[in-house]
Amino acid sequence: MADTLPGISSPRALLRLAAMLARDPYEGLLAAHDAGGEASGFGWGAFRYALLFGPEANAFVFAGSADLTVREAFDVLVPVNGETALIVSDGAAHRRRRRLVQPAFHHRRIDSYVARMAANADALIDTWRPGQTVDVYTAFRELTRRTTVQLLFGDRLAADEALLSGPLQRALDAIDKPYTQLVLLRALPEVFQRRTAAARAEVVARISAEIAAREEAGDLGGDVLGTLAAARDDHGDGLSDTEIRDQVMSLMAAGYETTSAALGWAFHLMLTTDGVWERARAEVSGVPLTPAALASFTYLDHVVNETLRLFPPVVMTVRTAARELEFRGRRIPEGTTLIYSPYVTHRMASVWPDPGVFDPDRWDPGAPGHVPATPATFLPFGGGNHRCIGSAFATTALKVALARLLDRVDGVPLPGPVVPRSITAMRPKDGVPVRLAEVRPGSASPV
Ligand code: HEM
Repeated sequence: MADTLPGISSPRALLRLAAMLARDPYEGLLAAHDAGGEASGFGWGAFRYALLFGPEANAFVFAGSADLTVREAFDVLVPVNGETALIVSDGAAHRRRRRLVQPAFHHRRIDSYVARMAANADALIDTWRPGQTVDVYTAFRELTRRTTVQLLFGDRLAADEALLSGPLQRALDAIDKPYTQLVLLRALPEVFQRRTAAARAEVVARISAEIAAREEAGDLGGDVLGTLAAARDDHGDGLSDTEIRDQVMSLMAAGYETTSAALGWAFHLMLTTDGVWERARAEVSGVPLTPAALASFTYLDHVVNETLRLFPPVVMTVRTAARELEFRGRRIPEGTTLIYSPYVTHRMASVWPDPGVFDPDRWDPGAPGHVPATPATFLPFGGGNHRCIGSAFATTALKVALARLLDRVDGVPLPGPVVPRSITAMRPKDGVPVRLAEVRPGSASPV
């Protein structure tokens, strides 16, 4: 029988790794890769972990959908996302739900969001004045939350600012914690879950009321909520009420912190890397924002890809081995929690030359030394059967927001480091404060 993965076996070394991951998860993961290579293991029994890093490991995870499950691995998300959310569903139930949710993210539908996304960004920029200091990340985070809810679930829910900044944010914050902390909190049901359950219950009640109001009006609506409510499988069966509510909760949980995090990093990197802001601005300046125009902004595409490479909001993610597996001739026992990491892959020098450098030109197929990305080398949206269902929505939202900022604003970053926090949505810890040098009038809404 093959040996298990080589790894850390002494309790002291294990404690050192745990402390390092708790102190600085990003450096901790990179150090775990330096120390253990592309496949290592640690822990015992029910707490056995495998760290799988790099393209070969990613391809192994993405191909193994039947043998790698999410329900147990993501148990910590259930109090907010619900039992039937895609990210905690396996097997046939996952396939069925995913087929029913997929049409809601069809590219034609996403194209129809561009004008609203741009108008919302313009309305925010309209409130800014030259000379003012603005934390662009935080301002756009709130805007992204409202816009996401508006486009996916309608104006009525989006207008309820008390719901968005109150119970919805409390529910989302409850799962925005280090994985180890979530596992510990999940073991304390009374303490952790009462507050979270109350917050989720409030949001779910509002979603139910929204669906009931639409049913009474005889129009389910053309947004994602309406599409989910109207969806039918080959047998004519739709999503149950519980399934609809869980999808709504989990789309909000998965969607807006990740997207606004990427926006914050992109804005910061563009302003602080010589020449990038000017080149991107030259591309978008004065061009009316249509879906076709967005698709033609290739330099902006490179900026977005490079941002998602260097700062992938989902730093690492997990699966459970549903049976004994073998990787590179080593045994992975059934029940092992597998950890794979977009962040580590994106910063491996063997995969990406000068991995720490923000260089949008590395995405230009005509550039010398261009290394084409593959699903196993560039994975900000994961891969395999659980690949992000909202990736096109997210990249469209990012490009629209950046295009409006480029067209209308010039800023000078305030001095001081911009450091990350969180591994489920890695974002600038203290925001991205800038002093606005110029705020130009928007074409639709002059300042
Ligand atoms: C830049 C923004 C985003 C990033 C970096 C991101 C990243 C990811 C990643 C890495 C996964 C896979 C997790 C895993 O396999 O364990 C995922 C799954 C998912 N994402 Fe996103 N996401 C983003 C935006 C969105 C948006 C806007 C939505 C919806 C509005 C969304 C909805 C989902 C859902 C529902 C899943 C689970 C899919 C399934 O299990 O079948 N995400 N996302």
